[in-house]
Amino acid sequence: MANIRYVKVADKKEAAEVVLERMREELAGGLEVLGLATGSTMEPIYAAWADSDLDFSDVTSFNLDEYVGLGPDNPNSYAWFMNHHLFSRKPFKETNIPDGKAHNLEEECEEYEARLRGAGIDLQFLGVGENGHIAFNEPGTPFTSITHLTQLTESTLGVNSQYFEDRSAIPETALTMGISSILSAKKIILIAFGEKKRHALEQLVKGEETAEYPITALLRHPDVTIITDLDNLTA
Ligand SMILES: N[C@@H]1[C@@H](O)[C@H](O)[C@@H](COP(=O)(O)O)O[C@@H]1O
Repeated sequence: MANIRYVKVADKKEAAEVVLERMREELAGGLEVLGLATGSTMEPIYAAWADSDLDFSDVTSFNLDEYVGLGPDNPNSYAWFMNHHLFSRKPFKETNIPDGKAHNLEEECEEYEARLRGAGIDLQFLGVGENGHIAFNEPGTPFTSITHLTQLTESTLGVNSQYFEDRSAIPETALTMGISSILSAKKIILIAFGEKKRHALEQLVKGEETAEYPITALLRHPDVTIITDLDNLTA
């Protein structure tokens, strides 16, 4: 898999250092459009950026996804997450997150896709779900999918509900970039920590594309870096 480079790190701290250096190079190389992810995986990464001298004031960002019905004032929204962990501490030229409170969600998806395609993402960050989802592209999502409204699976609702007051408070639908939207980025960095992510990463190592594991769509992309603390990943 010549297109995929694995970078093994000791821990989250080393991952944050590796990513910080990579961002420094990308910015020096003229990066203009950055694709951003949410989730606990990204917290140490954004903390390191926020504490650094990196300058994002000429950068436009696009986030992967948002829960339907949650706005930036809700601490469980991804808009709140981004403001809290990064945007309030590092000014960007422009930030984009799908609007989970849009009146017309289909129109919002179409407009979001048009905006991100028009801008062209230079580098996209990704996490991965335990079931192999990327953004909120759940198992079975076609690799040709663009930004769309999606129904979250029981597995994702179970894992992500830990951040909500109770299981009934988590929205069951979300807006997400599609797999094709993600693959349109020139470069991709996926970060995964901990044994819970081993099964998902091993699907990638197997080298076979299957819609059952959306992460395997990355096999189609020419420039992917995986940063992980997992070793001995077996096919
Ligand atoms: N929609 C997000 C994904 O984009 C993210 O990759 C995943 C992993 O989250 P964590 O980093 O907390 O493990 O969580 C959510 O489902």
